[in-house]
Amino acid sequence: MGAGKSTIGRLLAKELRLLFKDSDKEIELRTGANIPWIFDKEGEPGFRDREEAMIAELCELDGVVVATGGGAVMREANRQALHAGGRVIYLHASVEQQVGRTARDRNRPLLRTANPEATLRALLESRDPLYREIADVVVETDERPPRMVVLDILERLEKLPPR
Ligand SMILES: Nc1ncnc2c1ncn2[C@@H]1O[C@H](COP(=O)(O)OP(=O)(O)OP(=O)(O)O)[C@@H](O)[C@H]1O
Ligand SMILES: O=C(O)C1=C[C@@H](O)[C@@H](O)[C@H](O)C1
Ligand SMILES: [Mg+2]
Repeated sequence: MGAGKSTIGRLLAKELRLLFKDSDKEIELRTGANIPWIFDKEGEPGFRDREEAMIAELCELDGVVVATGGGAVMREANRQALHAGGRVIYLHASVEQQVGRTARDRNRPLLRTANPEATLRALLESRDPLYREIADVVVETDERPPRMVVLDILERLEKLPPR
């Protein structure tokens, strides 16, 4: 959360002249409900089922940059769909930066805890190895504006061997 998937995904798609799809946003459009509401009504498992179905659908598209939600990597089906469907970019951010970037946003139900920093730290610990497992490129986002992160991604993508 707050690593910049939605922000950087959109900029990257523009640079590559590709379509951009954000799985969180697509779920909201499809259901007509926002993510906190879905968490309230269906619990996290309900949201995760919707997310898995959405990611499978988005990974079928050609010529698209997909931004996932931060927890998508926890499901094996999502890891497989993302890895098989295209290049995977892991945007890394330190917990300190994540705290700053998510502080003013009320749209992340998992951060409605007494100590969001501890929550982010625990989530990063469990997710980081999984992100690294499927990533073709790992990009640092700390202390770098989104445009610089995008340039880095473009350079790194060019250097990857063809699939
Ligand atoms: N490299 C960056 N430097 C500074 N601020 C950034 C950077 N990337 C994103 N931000 C800011 O951090 C906030 C969170 O970014 P964003 O919503 O893109 O994260 P996300 O990874 O999509 O989060 P989530 O997992 O919750 O969907 C936004 O206000 C965005 O403008
Ligand atoms: O990190 C997470 O688990 C989440 C991140 C957001 O993108 C949303 O998908 C939702 O708030 C859950
Ligand atoms: Mg996002």
